[in-house]
Amino acid sequence: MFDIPFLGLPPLHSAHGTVSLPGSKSISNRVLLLAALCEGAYTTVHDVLESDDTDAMLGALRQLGCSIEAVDESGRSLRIGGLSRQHLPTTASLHLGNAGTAMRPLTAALALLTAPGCEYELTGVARMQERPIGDLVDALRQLGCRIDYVRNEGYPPLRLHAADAQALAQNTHIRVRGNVSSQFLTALLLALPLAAAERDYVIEVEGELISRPYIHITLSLLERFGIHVRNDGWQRFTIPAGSRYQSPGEIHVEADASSASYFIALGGIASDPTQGQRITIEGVGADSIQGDIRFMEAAAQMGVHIEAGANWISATRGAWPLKAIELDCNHIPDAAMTLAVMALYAEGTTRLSNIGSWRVKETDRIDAMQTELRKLGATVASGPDWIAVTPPARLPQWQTASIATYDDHRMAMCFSLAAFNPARVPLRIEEPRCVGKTFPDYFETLFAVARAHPADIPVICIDGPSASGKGTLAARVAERLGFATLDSGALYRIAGWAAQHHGLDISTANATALAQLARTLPVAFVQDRVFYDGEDITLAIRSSEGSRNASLISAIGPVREALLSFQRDSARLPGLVADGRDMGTVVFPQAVLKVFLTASAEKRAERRYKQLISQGLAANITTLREELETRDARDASRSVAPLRPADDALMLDNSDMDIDTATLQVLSWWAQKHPGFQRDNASDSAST
Ligand SMILES: O=C(O)C1=C[C@@H](OP(=O)(O)O)[C@@H](O)[C@H](O)C1
Ligand SMILES: C=C(OP(=O)(O)O)C(=O)O
Repeated sequence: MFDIPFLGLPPLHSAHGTVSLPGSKSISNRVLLLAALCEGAYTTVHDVLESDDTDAMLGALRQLGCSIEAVDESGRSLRIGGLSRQHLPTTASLHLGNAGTAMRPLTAALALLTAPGCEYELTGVARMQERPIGDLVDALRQLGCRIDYVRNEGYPPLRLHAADAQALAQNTHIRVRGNVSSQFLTALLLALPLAAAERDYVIEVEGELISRPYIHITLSLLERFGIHVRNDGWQRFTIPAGSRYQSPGEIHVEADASSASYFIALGGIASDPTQGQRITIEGVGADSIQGDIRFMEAAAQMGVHIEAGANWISATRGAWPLKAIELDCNHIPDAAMTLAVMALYAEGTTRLSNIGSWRVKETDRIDAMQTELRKLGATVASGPDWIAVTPPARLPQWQTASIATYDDHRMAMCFSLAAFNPARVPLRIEEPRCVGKTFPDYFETLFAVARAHPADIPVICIDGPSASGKGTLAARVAERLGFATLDSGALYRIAGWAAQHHGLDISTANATALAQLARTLPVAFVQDRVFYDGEDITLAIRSSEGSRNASLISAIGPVREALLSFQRDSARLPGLVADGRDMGTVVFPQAVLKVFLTASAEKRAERRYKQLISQGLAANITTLREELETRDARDASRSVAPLRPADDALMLDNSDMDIDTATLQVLSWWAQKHPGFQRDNASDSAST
């Protein structure tokens, strides 16, 4: 997950490959709760989503005394023990983040489960406290449930007390409004089987029922747990007397159909079938119980070529540009946001209607979408429950933009699709961590299938002498930008170690054999460890001998040539920070930012000394300083790729600078290379 202030997206040009998507949020949270409501039984849930929303549900269930165990190391199969009514805690304060699928169903279930003398408080993030829940509370009060608003009437936080048992036995017919959120009806349907042992309960929907396919998910899953609800025209639902939760034993969660929408759109925008390209999505398909699967129809209407099997979908470009559409999106409220961004690639105006619920979700999505699409140069109009999007008329009208995400995962995910814009302007997605709500590895998944022209992948080079701190600085800068790192020095150390390992003398006489060895290094980088043919050589290559061998082998031209393509291939989305001695001069001469990092020999010897000691290796500071000076002289005077700053490198002497200051300096130089964004990195960096 990219937990950074912003993520830069360079222009992307194509996408193809296969993605396997995480589990459905709507199914995961329903199934977790249903499993918890199966008193005295265990349910194993496979492929459960791991995200902020499911963490909210799991955290609450644990607080209520539910036993939850990972079945294997993947962590995606959980064994849930049903809650025991007798052993619920007397009090609990449940923090449910911004998960509607936790807040609403748990409110209803606990309103019925709270025993006399017990009290539970349910709350969430600031935005959750602005998301309405009054219609659900009103419906539960009709049953005799006792619920207080802690702060504002109609909104969480809520305080729940034991229901009036007599009223609950008598008031078996209730009404709920369906036009603000279908989650209120879902919550009642999931909770009422707890009361329906002896009598029918009837829920009547008042007015329009929005987001109806989500009720279909609820009813399908209730069936799996032994509850057969009678559905009369989606207006009246009867939970029959004698209903009792029964665990199915095991249950699988499908991949998330709303998450699939980004990759269906991606195929339609960026996979060229004439080049044999397509995006294939695994884990969800035509047989899905999720309503958002019908996004396929909307995307096809816009011209995306889609094929689907029971459990897979594939998408490629069909019509291009896409076709503008007018669509009532009430049935696909979440995936409809993806259509609004696809509209940027359509000819004409796309109008999405009947999406009033957007205004009470993670943010006011109609306003947010309008503001951010306009930043890119689109013409956008909107009303209480609709939005109309017309793309920039001509290439020069596309604007580079820093997209605010309003702590809304879907804003971050759907706007990433704008990086394929024909004007090839880069974008920035602010606070990309918000995708954690339902798809923590969204950007990693996108980058695994999206391609940029190599010249568009941003590279920052940090060159400098031994022990100048370039590795640490590169790692810090990379962490802040979400970039990959290339420690080119390590490659020479590995090659030097390999030469010794294979009994090859490190001299020009062996240049051909050494280059051949360097070309086929069986090396693997696993977190911060280095493995050679399965052997952990992390410490060995960092020893003084390792440094000496690295310096010797790096002076051999054919070895440098052999390692060149390995280094260039390390450039990957969303960018790379490469440190070494010739990153800016030889390997990435086109890099956007080149930094030449120096520090006095004294300071460097001191740092190397501390590093070795902390790794438990023997060291002598005077010898280290002499070695560094000898190495500097050899590196600077060697005939191939001598150590020197690139002509366009910025000099940074960090002798008397701490790592935070050096990092901020590099980030601020980076920001200066990207004018046009409304926020700058330096202030972002300083603020966190
Ligand atoms: O029941 C569910 O799982 C959901 C219902 C929908 O909400 P509304 O019914 O509020 O539209 C949807 O937007 C949400 O992401 C998940
Ligand atoms: C509206 C959404 O979430 P929630 O389940 O919190 O309502 C969503 O995921 O788009």
